Amino acid sequence: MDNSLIIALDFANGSEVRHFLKPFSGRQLFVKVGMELYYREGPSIIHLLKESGHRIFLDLKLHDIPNTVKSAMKGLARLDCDLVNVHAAGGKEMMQAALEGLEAGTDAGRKRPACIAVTQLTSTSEEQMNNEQLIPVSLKESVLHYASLTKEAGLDGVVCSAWEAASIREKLGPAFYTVTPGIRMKSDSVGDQKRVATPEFARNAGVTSIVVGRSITRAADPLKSYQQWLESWKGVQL
Ligand SMILES: O=C(O)c1cc(=O)[nH]c(=O)n1[C@@H]1O[C@H](COP(=O)(O)O)[C@@H](O)[C@H]1O
Repeated sequence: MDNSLIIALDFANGSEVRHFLKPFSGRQLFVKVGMELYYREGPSIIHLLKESGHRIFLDLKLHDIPNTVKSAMKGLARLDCDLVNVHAAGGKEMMQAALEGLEAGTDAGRKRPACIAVTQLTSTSEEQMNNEQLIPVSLKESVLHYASLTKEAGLDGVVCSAWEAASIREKLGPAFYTVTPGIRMKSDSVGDQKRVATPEFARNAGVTSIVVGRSITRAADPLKSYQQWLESWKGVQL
């Protein structure tokens, strides 16, 4: 998990994924399968990626009543992914139920997938949070609150922006994962993200792993782009 660069495979279907992965043949990546791809392809896309030896973050951001989340996680555990997630806004009881489901669905002798919770989406600004969610505190306070709740529930870490990662690390310790999307090179377009940071900033903030989507998946040469991203993220020439 530590220092991973997770590629968000935000593609419409499996054949787009296969096309994207062709130049990466022989490399073992850490990839993220989100709603767009999973809702279209279902478990078969996970099997395909596992066959190639990739590590998988199944990003379905579960958020429902505890009983439903528990049952859903029990089913997802059978896919044997490395990492899954929920929304911390679902509450502590829901997060505990997610873990119970994961444990119940994991075969004896196997390690359950790590489970993290989304605090505030990186596409949310403080102004939106104050005015739309009616949360009258600073964005950092809200993220720290959700991170503490997540740790109390026994989960392994959070999804947050790189801007909050150092405070979370300081408060909850280095073993608690901070997985940060919204990462951009200075020249990249920000798109719908609000709390963006460069890979260098993320590294200096001590984040556990970064998630990078369009900057790599939409690049003219994705393999070259991935290598450049790895160098910036690791801070070394590879
Ligand atoms: O849980 C996530 O992965 C996630 C949480 C969050 O707060 N922000 C966020 O962007 N993501 C995901 O991270 C990826 C970011 O993609 P790019 O903006 O293209 O780099 C997308 O797949 C999002 O679904």
